Amino acid sequence: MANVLCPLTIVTSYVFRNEPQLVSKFSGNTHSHVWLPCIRTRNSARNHFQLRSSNGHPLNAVSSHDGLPGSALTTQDGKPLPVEGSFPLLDSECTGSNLTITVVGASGDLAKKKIFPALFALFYEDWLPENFLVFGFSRTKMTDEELRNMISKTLTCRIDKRENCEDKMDQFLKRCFYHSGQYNSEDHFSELDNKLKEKEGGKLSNRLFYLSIPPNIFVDVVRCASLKASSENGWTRVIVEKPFGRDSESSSELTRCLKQYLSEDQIFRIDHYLGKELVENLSVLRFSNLVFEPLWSRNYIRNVQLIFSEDFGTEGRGGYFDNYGIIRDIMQNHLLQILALFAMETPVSLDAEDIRNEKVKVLRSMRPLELENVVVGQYKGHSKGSKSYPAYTDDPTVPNGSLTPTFAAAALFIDNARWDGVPFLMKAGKALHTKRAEIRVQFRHVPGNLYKKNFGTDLDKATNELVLRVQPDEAIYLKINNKVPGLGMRLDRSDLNLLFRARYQREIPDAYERLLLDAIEGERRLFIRSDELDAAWALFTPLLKEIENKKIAPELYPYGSRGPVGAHYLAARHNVRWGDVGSEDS
Ligand SMILES: NC(=O)C1=CN([C@@H]2O[C@H](COP(=O)(O)OP(=O)(O)OC[C@H]3O[C@@H](n4cnc5c(N)ncnc54)[C@H](OP(=O)(O)O)[C@@H]3O)[C@@H](O)[C@H]2O)C=CC1
Ligand SMILES: O=C1O[C@H](COP(=O)(O)O)[C@@H](O)[C@H](O)[C@H]1O
Repeated sequence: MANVLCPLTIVTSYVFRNEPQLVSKFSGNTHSHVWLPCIRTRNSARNHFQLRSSNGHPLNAVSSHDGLPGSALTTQDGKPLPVEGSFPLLDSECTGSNLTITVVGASGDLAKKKIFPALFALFYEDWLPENFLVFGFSRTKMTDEELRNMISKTLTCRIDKRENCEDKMDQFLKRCFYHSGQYNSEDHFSELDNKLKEKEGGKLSNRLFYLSIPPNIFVDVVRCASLKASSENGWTRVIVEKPFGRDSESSSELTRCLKQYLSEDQIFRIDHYLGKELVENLSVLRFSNLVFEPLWSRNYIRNVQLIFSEDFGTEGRGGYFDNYGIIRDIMQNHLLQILALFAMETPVSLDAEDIRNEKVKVLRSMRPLELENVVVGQYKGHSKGSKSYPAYTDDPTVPNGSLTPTFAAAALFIDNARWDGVPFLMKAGKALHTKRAEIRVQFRHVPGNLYKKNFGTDLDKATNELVLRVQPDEAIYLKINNKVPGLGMRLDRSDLNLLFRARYQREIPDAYERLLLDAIEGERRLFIRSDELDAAWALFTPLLKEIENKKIAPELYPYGSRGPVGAHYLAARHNVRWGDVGSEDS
């Protein structure tokens, strides 16, 4: 890929790959120019300059005032926060280039629900470069106008920034175009390429393809796009949606096929849970607060729980889901990624490779899952009053008698010095009583606790528990024992509670916004590297094969319930009580 040079006089620490710039350099009393990579701070596009939210460096303490509309980060007293090592950028000098984002599978559910709205949100917040275009590509016949009409139905403006919403939508939609084609037709991708070139007007053009399509056509699309629609003078990147295979073999094969056309650097394997605010915050909490990191080991932590539940079934997605099941859909990726972030050693830096190196070490220190440490379930039909809820197998796209788990609970272990013997429990299910994702950390008992007698017999209930509620209603809270005010000595459990909506008066961006922006910036930290993926599959593949070969029957649970009781027995065998069960689900 050729580099295009653009002049610039001020340097920051963030680099757009492959785009050198002319930089004025003073050395003694001489003034020369050197070409350096084209650089921008994350917010430099048009929204002043601001800290990158994703990579975090160089990050000083941030005031909650950063939520002020359109403002740069500020200190508590409202003054602009200095950004170490970065300087404002003369952006217009740098952005002669185009960015085109092609959403492949534009007619689909994910594109409509998440990707177009996330792109609009980035545009709305001025995060996208000046010259960006969005193309939809899929087989469905549509005009540009019809695409605009379709996506306009799912665009929303930030509640806290409603002004000019309609104008912004119009401006965004004018940049959206459509091309209909077959996913395996090089000719159709050549046609797309011609349309892209026409819009790009001969300028430096970076191209991002988002594969929002079923996995069986990933490779066709990558082949056609890379051969016929790669950028000729900028970068070409491809975001690949999960699932990345069904097991170790199919995942390796997928990687091998993708790498025939793309380098690892061009592949962005998305796990949208890594883009969620609270998951991002996990490392901040741990590595920038003295009070947590010393406790982060087997010495103080009894168990860790990673819990995902949805209060709806597979409605509409049964065809996809039946081929994968909840273990592949949620555990092998979303929950395992959170676990790796949670358990990793302190990385050398916040750079993508340093973090991903540490995550891989965790995954490679883990024991492959064993059937005896797993419970699987499937939801059955259920009636409540006049309302009835379908069984998983009532879905017309699910084969009769399917044994695919819609629920699973598992105990995992990391055989390293830090986590030896600590059970990491995972629980994921569809059609449960609530929608929730959280990380729960249960601490050990206080040795020789003076207040033992005040707790009654259940000492477990009196241990500290740290909860990171990923969704809904993001929060971090720590359960502590506290004296009930009064003359007696009665203790209760209270929460030290950081409820995000109370503390920060701003809407939390959707995970897809953060991840799209990172892919545009070439920031790979929140994307899955191929060795991480291999290590993740190595843990789950033997179990998945055993479940399928032995045709293990899932334990049935009613739609809308708390899932199979087997999950409690599993936890009890590891001396664990699920933190989300019991007093008000706290
Ligand atoms: N939906 C979601 O919530 C999530 C989805 N994902 C992943 O994102 C990707 C896209 O998901 P989603 O939008 O739900 O998928 P869809 O089933 O809606 O498919 C997207 C588009 O791909 C085309 N398509 C569908 N089936 C086929 C097929 N058999 N052969 C060729 N083309 C087909 C259709 O477009 P056309 O017919 O116009 O060509 C369809 O509009 C998948 O990999 C999915 O696993 C990941 C997380 C969440
Ligand atoms: O990847 C997936 O995630 C969604 C849940 O995502 P969330 O951001 O809404 O929590 C899940 O419904 C889907 O089955 C799965 O493929």
